[in-house]
Amino acid sequence: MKKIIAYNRVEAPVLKELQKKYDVHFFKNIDTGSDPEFLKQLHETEGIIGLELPVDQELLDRAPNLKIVSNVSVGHNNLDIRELSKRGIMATNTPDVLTDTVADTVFGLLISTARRIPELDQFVKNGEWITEAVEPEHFGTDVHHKTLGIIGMGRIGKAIAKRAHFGFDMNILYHSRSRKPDAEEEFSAVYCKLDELLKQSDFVCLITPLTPETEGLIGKQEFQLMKKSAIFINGSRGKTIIEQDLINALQRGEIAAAGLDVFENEPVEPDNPLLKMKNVVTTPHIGSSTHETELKMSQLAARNLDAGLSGEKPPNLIDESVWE
Ligand SMILES: NC(=O)C1=CN([C@@H]2O[C@H](COP(=O)(O)OP(=O)(O)OC[C@H]3O[C@@H](n4cnc5c(N)ncnc54)[C@H](OP(=O)(O)O)[C@@H]3O)[C@@H](O)[C@H]2O)C=CC1
Ligand SMILES: O=CC(=O)O
Repeated sequence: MKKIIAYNRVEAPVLKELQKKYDVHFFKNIDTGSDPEFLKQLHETEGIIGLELPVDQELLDRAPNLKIVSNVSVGHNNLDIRELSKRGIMATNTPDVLTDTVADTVFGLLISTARRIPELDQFVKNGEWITEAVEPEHFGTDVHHKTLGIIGMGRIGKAIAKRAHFGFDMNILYHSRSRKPDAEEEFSAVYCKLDELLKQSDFVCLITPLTPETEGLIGKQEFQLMKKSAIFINGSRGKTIIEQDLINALQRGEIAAAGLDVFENEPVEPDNPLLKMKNVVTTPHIGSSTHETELKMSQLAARNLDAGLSGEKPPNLIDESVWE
């Protein structure tokens, strides 16, 4: 039986299937640089399946038999793709199956932040709702018919645009590396340079991958370009923004509010100032975390792993050149 490592998250029914075919070693919440059992298994493993395992040169040096790393996520900033490909090791991810779920989460954050739903939920539950009509200090801001700027008009960006256009009559601006004629046609989305998008949008939604180019893409200067009434939503990765600059922008009133699913450090530190702000709505990196979608992601990741370990081309190879 081939040995594989399952890391952090593989849904139970999928793990059970994998156990019928492979000698599976499951690890969760360990220090992958020092855990002796992990390092022992790593030396013999042919495949890794899981969530957010940092795969770098050091780990690869300890995994001489590795053939494939199958991420249970679409983002693959945890993988050193160049180094994997250099060594002829395949890497795969799970696009598409999570797109609608992540778009729902991002849109949920957007509405929750604009209409202050978590804050007012606490207001009701704390017994503070004592006059029939709430005061203007508890009013929110409209979502419908406003301008939404999407940075990263990829699969998820387009699913967000679809919701905004058809559900909320929003005007869509977008910024990507390349123009997207399909989004322009279907959602009347308008391509913008980043600065222009930041200046014109009521809601700015960041949904790019984390890459060397997007790391710190949104910082002090970008927050200052946004409207004072702007609401910033981050569904991408914590490091695509400079988090301290977001804290400063919120503290100085340079933007109105933020909805965040991702943080510079995860889990976020309990003393992070963002957690004390009423105008910040947070979720714990749950973009794709529904029972249905997590299962589909695990199933797709298992298909990728199976293909890679049986000499077939995996359906979601990140760097196709490794196959040539
Ligand atoms: N919060 C969560 O739980 C989740 C977060 N995510 C995050 O969302 C990301 C996007 O996923 P998905 O939509 O499937 O990916 P796609 O590859 O389909 O889309 C990514 C988009 O980002 C754009 N982009 C890349 N680099 C830049 C750049 N330097 N400047 C501007 N735009 C850029 C791409 O532009 P172009 O097409 O022109 O190259 C593309 O439009 C994931 O990589 C992950 O980090 C995903 C799932 C869940
Ligand atoms: O953050 C989740 C992902 O799939 O990427």
